[in-house]
Amino acid sequence: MNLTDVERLDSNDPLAQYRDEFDIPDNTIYLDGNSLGALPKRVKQRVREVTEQQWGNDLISSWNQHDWVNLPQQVGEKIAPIIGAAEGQVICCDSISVNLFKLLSAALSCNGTTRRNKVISSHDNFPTDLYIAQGLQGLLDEARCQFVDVQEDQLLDSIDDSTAVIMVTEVNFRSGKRLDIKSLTERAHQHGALIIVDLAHSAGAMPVYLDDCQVDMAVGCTYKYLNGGPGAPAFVYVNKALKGKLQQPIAGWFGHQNPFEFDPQYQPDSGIKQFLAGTPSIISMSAIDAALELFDNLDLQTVRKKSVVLTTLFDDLINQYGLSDQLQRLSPASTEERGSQLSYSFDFAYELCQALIDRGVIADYRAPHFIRFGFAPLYNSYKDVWNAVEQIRDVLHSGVYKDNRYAQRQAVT
Ligand SMILES: Cc1ncc(COP(=O)(O)O)c(C=O)c1O
Ligand SMILES: Nc1c(O)cccc1C(=O)C[C@H](N)C(=O)O
Repeated sequence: MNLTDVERLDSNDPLAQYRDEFDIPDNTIYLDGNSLGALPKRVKQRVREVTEQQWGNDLISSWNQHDWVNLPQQVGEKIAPIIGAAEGQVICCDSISVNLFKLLSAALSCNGTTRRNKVISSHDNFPTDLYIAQGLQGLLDEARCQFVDVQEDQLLDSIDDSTAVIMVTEVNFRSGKRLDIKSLTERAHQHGALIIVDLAHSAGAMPVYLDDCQVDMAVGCTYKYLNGGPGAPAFVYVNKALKGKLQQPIAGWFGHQNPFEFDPQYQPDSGIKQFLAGTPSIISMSAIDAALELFDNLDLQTVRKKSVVLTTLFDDLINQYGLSDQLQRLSPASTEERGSQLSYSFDFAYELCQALIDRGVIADYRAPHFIRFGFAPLYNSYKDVWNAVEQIRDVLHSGVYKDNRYAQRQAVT
């Protein structure tokens, strides 16, 4: 593969025009969209309009005039096709952590018994998912919630008739390994268990088929591949087959059947709105609403195809330049089995990451010794991949990453 081949890939890229939709600083190769997506230009415009026009000018009347009150559902309906969900099953709210608490708790109340009390997840799931399960186990007694964490490759076999809920993340945040959600769901259902899927690293990067796979519940964030901005609200999916069967524990007024009747008695909404709790963050939710316009008429198969070629090109170049002795791939070799990221093990992963950031290549480090590269098909070009690998080669060959200035660890990476 040479530069001409790479330039040919870019000139034949059906998604090439999307890059112009984003503000990406000059001289920056941004390979961290799996942590925080880049800023869509239209989001700036929308946030300006919502703050200056709606909030600034129309003040409180905006709840009706600009339909702020229905924004969580409106955004939920925009997310729905991206994750393979029909209408009425998705709502935008809170964070993944809070939404997992709601869903896991509701799932246990609905499906748990003293004989069926296990919540299964994998040991290297994203920590917040594990903490929520541990927290619930502490809140309920062990007879009602016994949290079990297993190795990722043991997930399928660990499901049995004592499983109340299996809670998995489709694409592992550290390794980029992608799980087979269909098989896990089938197995869960064969044993009478429910499944909750975390789509943090899937939504917007690849097609997701929640309805087709008959997944019971899902959560996901909007600040990665959906480009909603830092701390943008997350989403909840509940399969319509569970309609009316779940009761989420945070019985807040926005989840009430009729919040503006100010009824002292809580009556949950009969639909997905029940999963709301308090007042939605309108500015942030408007930002994601605008960012989602980029997904109108976007074929996620095309997005996935490009993602696969981006990751394959990157890894091929690492091999072609003989860098794989130093950077040992943690992500699966098979493109089918990985998400839109590549992770490599390297003793000096932190230092390498800092040296690359100094050269405008933004990746991230994950403890204890991994460097992660995220590929966002809407704004990453094949030339980005080429240039990033050139920089990696230079930094590794020169040994500059061993410089003391790259060893200063920061709190957030
Ligand atoms: C798989 C996964 N789940 C959950 C989270 C955290 O979600 P939140 O901060 O919205 O609670 C992240 C990343 O922040 C993640 O990668
Ligand atoms: N959510 C984050 C944050 O608030 C600060 C810094 C990073 C994040 C992340 O999203 C981390 C990310 N989920 C990961 O995959 O590591």
